[in-house]
Amino acid sequence: MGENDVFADHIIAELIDMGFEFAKAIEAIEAVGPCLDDAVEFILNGSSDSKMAKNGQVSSNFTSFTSQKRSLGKVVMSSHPSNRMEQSSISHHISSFGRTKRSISHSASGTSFSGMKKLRSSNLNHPKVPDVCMNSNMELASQSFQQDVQTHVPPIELTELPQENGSFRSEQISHLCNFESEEAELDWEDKVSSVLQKHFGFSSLKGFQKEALEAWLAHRDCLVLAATGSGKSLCFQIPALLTSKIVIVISPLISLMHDQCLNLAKHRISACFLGSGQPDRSVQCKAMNGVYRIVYVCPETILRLMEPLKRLAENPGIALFAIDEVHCVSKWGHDFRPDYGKLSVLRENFNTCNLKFLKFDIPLMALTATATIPVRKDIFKLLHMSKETRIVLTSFFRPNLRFSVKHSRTTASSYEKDFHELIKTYTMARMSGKKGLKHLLNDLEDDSNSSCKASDDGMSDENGKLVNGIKSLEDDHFYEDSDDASSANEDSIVPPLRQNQLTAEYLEDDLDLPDSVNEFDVSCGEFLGTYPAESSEFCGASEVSDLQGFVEQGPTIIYMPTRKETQELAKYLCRSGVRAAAYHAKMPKSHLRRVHEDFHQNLLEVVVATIAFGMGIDKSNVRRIIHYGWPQSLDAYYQEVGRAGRDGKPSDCTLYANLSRIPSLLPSQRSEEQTKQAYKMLSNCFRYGMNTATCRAKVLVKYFGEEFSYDKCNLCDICVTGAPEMQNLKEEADIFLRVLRAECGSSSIGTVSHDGAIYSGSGSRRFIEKPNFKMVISKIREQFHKFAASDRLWWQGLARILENMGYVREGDISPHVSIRYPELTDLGLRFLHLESEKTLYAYPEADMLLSVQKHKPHSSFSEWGRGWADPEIRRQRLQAKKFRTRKRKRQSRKHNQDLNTVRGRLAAKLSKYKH
Ligand SMILES: Nc1ncnc2c1ncn2[C@@H]1O[C@H](COP(=O)(O)OP(=O)(O)OP(=O)(O)O)[C@@H](O)[C@H]1O
Ligand SMILES: [Mg+2]
Repeated sequence: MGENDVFADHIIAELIDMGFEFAKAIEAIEAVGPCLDDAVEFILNGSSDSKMAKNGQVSSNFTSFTSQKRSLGKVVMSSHPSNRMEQSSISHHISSFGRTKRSISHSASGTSFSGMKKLRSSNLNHPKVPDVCMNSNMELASQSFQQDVQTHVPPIELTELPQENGSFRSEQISHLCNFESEEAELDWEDKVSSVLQKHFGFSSLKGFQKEALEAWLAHRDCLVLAATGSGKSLCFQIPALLTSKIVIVISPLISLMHDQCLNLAKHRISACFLGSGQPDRSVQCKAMNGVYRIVYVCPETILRLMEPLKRLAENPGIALFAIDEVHCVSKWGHDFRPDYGKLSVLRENFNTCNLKFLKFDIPLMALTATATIPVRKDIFKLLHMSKETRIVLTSFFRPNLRFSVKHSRTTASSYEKDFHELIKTYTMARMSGKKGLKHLLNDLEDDSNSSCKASDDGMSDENGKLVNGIKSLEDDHFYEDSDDASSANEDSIVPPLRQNQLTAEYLEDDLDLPDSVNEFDVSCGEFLGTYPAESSEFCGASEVSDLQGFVEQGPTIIYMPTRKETQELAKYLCRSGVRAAAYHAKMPKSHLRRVHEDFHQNLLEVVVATIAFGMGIDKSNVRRIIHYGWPQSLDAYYQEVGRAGRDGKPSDCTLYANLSRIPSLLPSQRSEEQTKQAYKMLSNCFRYGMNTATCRAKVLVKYFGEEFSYDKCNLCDICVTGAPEMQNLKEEADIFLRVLRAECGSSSIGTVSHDGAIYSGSGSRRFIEKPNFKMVISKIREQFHKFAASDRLWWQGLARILENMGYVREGDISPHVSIRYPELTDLGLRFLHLESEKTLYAYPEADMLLSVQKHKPHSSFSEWGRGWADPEIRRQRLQAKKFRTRKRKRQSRKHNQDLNTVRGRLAAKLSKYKH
């Protein structure tokens, strides 16, 4: 069979899949050749007796599109009559869809559901599976939460479904979905299996995906809380393939929508995205007429599309509203987007009361990997989710991620030390020659085989057919960073680096704040199920994995706090021979699209980004996530590290942070309440970095309310190197608490006001100087000779330990990352009074260890350090330093010059003799 025949067969299959008759498909292919678009157009325009026309199903809106190129015509296969009719149940829709298809096409051959079918028949006589599946480890939805959300029956289910191959609770499904007959049910099961195999190449759904689908089948709202990379997208993508209805996905970032559309294109699923700004009306119009199976919309846009969406809900129907990255709804989340807060309009508008033609409220499916309990409460409240909302919850634990924290000044001066290994990894891989490259090519082939099944069966279009903003990428070029690029790659076996634009124009030192969806200049794009082949240019070799322990070669994302730093580091890496590019919201849009695409196609080794690059991005082989500087929250951190190891292979997540500095909040517009929350989040992050004794994965999942079911992850730096030795800190704790008591007494004395003063509790408003942390340490140094030169960093760690034990607390009403105004608690007082309390063993925190490493655990930044606070001393020291540096340079220049002359060489020889 020739290549063309295979291709034609696939086009025919695609046409049948779209609902066209076999004979029509053949006729069209014979007439226009194996081109899907032309064939669709031929059937729709060139033939008077098309299935659609015969059934009288052409909506007036749709007719206007039939002449437009690339209309998939999916809408025409809707079984709805054109006049108003009641929306059928989803299961009816699926079963009729399945039957139509089977009669004209091959029958679905899903094998993974055979076990499920067996289970179904055995389950039929069993009592109904309880609706509430609460795992003891998962009591994260506190009692109050349950009461808040679910005052009526049935209660919220908290379900942990870690098993991959579990079966559906079929009897429940049949009950929920009112399947007409066993046959209809089989249709549904077959259909899921077939769709999964055909479009994604997966053999089975994950447990939580099945749970989410069950909820959708039962027309119930659903909140899916599952780890990053677990496959949440499939929960809302499958419904689009099971019915002829459309799935609307609300997504916060255009880069994310773009990423998802590209992935869907790989899987031959038509999709489009509609951003804010001035969208391309033709894509929007087509989307609102049901041309794409999945429509991604940013929250701003959906608010103005209410009326078209209502029409879409009527015909061909909306299967589901999916709200991805739903933590953006909550102002307690790390990525709050005000427009997400207005999405309650979905529940308010798309229900049976409002839209008479609906038989069921259109289900909402809200999904996130990073929602703490307060955030979940907010999601329910703000989206007006139904009281019968089902919660599908999986563990947040990512067992293949290896977390570690390293101390670094995180400035340009530390690049060499910190990125030396990374640079070696990539450059040595390239040096190691073609063997390594070949190895990687094989890896890439495997990767594209598994993820892009289309290429297996000849359906992939090598040239790609991405349109609008996507194809125009071809016209954009990276800027060559002149000297650096060429010199770095002279000897390299790979083509010259394409470097990021590094002009002064973009070197402002500002931040990317998560309040914009417009980091791409395209406002919308359509993806008709084709995708360009991945490049094999990614240079590197898996042999290099030896250098790094077990972590394989693969791309890296480095997160930097500021835009300027992303460019500095990208430039440094490029100079060192690494294929790196910077990514932040203020870079030229063409550059951003290019970086995004090149990263996906393995043309880039490292992307140095701000938070603008991250959320939801799905690239399977990212092997390293490096945070260079404190993240602003553990939520953001977990979201960003979630880009690593999505193929399940071990991957490194390293946080480089200056452990001797208390991190500060990056500037942003925040209300007072939000500032408090932001400090709290930053403080949690700081504590994560300071922790030296508890498994890092455990800390992280606990943060999201999950009881870690394992003792430890056995991968993180703490699990591998072990906790430091415990120390008896009784003496120091005693001193600290005593000085504190002497300074202001216990908390019963009074309260700290905004201005930092303490007013006595007697009501006399007696002013007492507020004892701040620094003051306490000075007193200790003054009063206890032994601690005269003690290090503030060390005491800072101790204060945190005492705070964790409940002996001190923050006495200021303003929030702080580290305790600033320590206040003695009753527990602390009791500790002081208890003579019998002979020991206080604790693990020293990271800052305490750092201070010990510097050999001045009790020596402070001391007198020398204190000198820096004095501007005059600082000026003198800087001047002296400058002088020393200049002198060194002069000497070395002189020395070099000398050796270039006869006189110089003689002088050098003479000086040797002299010595
Ligand atoms: N049933 C499945 N079997 C095998 N792989 C799957 C399955 N479902 C999804 N995947 C794969 O998991 C990867 C991650 O999926 P997805 O992007 O949906 O994750 P996510 O949960 O949305 O993560 P994030 O929270 O980071 O957005 C995808 O590459 C997808 O191909
Ligand atoms: Mg996702």
